[in-house]
Amino acid sequence: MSSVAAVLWVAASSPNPDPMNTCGLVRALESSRALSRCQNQRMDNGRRKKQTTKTWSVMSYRRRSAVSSSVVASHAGEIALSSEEKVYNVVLRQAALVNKQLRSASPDLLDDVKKEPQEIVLPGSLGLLGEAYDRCGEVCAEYAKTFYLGTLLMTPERRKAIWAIYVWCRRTDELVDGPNASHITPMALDRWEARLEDLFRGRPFDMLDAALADTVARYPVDIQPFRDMIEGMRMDLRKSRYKNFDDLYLYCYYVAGTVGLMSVPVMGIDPKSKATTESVYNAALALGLANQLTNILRDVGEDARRGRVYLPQDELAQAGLSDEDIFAGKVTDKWRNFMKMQLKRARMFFDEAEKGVTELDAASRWPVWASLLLYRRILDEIEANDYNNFTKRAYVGKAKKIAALPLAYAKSVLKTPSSRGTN
Ligand SMILES: CC(C)=CCC/C(C)=C/CC/C(C)=C/CC/C(C)=C/COP(=O)(O)OP(=O)(O)O
Repeated sequence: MSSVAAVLWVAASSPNPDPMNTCGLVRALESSRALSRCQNQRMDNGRRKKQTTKTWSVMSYRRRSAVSSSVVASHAGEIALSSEEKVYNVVLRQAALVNKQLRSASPDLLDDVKKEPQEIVLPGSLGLLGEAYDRCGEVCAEYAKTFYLGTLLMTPERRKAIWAIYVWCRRTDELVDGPNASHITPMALDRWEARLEDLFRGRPFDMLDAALADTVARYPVDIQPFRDMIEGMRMDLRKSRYKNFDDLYLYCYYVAGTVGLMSVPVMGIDPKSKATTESVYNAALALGLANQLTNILRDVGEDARRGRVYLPQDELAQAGLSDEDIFAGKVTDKWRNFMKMQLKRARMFFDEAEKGVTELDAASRWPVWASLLLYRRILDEIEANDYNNFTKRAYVGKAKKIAALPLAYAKSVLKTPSSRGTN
């Protein structure tokens, strides 16, 4: 998914102003959590309640400030939500769906199917559903080898479901990035969305859709992240500049954060986890955002050659840079300093994601750790290239990739929910 992007809150009153407002990134996570606290109080899941108290004893003052700073009143007097708050509402929707299922499932079901399969009208015979899943596996093996190998560690049910989600995301991305991308219109995306709505109602259009229809009937997967990914494709069609980080945050959520939200219902949360459901979903969101930001930082030159600049315009201006500097592609000290701040922010999202990997079902932890460590390394490679992301593509070599696997395995075994208490 090539076009498929808030962690340390710096209080407004900070005596050391951050040149980049140390990260709308930071503000985003904090404000999200403040929002979640209000909503948590209305929910009754025991696991979540326990966690909430603990988390909130640490930074409630900052969280309160974060919320008030990210809610903006429009001219009409309406309250305009920041991107992170809009996105957090989706996190809460998804977490609520999972909690609803958890309450209705018996403990021995927790590790398996969580939703009564609805009746699905197949565009072929029932036997074809198995073939459809196999085809999803083949597509996954062909286009995302490492990821595919990771899915082999999961239970057969979960892995099939992950393949079906992957294939839908890939097909969605191909609409704007594939061979027919130049012919794609907003209307075609509307039709794709209508198909999505149909498959969630148990009326798939083709067999690959049928595999996903079966998956979303079995697992507590919310439709909103899927709709939002299509919205990300619409955004890519109409926009090639992002005025600030809030703007970019929304784009990164649409095209990558959504993938995190779609995946966790299938990957599962460790039954021993004491973390709140939404904190795990928040971490999954953070991993999608971190991956997308990394993607953007790696591909600055390539995107510029397509006339695209994903970097926040206001941050470029603050660093004394402009689109022209990016098109010229010269690594200057201004550029290095700018990049240092961007890398710092992407790493903060990875840090946030790491807290959640520990809470995942045991079989899902290793592949997620592996992909997290490998993608995070791309940031180190950008540094190793002396920030030349104009003409050099930062990439993690085979040896380093292989070396990351045992490290990922060690993390997945040693960092377990019971080994770390609450997060
Ligand atoms: C952390 C927790 C709790 C769960 C994990 C939840 C997951 C699986 C999150 C990952 C989300 C994800 C994979 C987003 C896609 C992001 C992205 C930028 C993909 C880039 O794909 P390609 O463009 O194919 O990559 P390359 O260009 O590097 O080949």
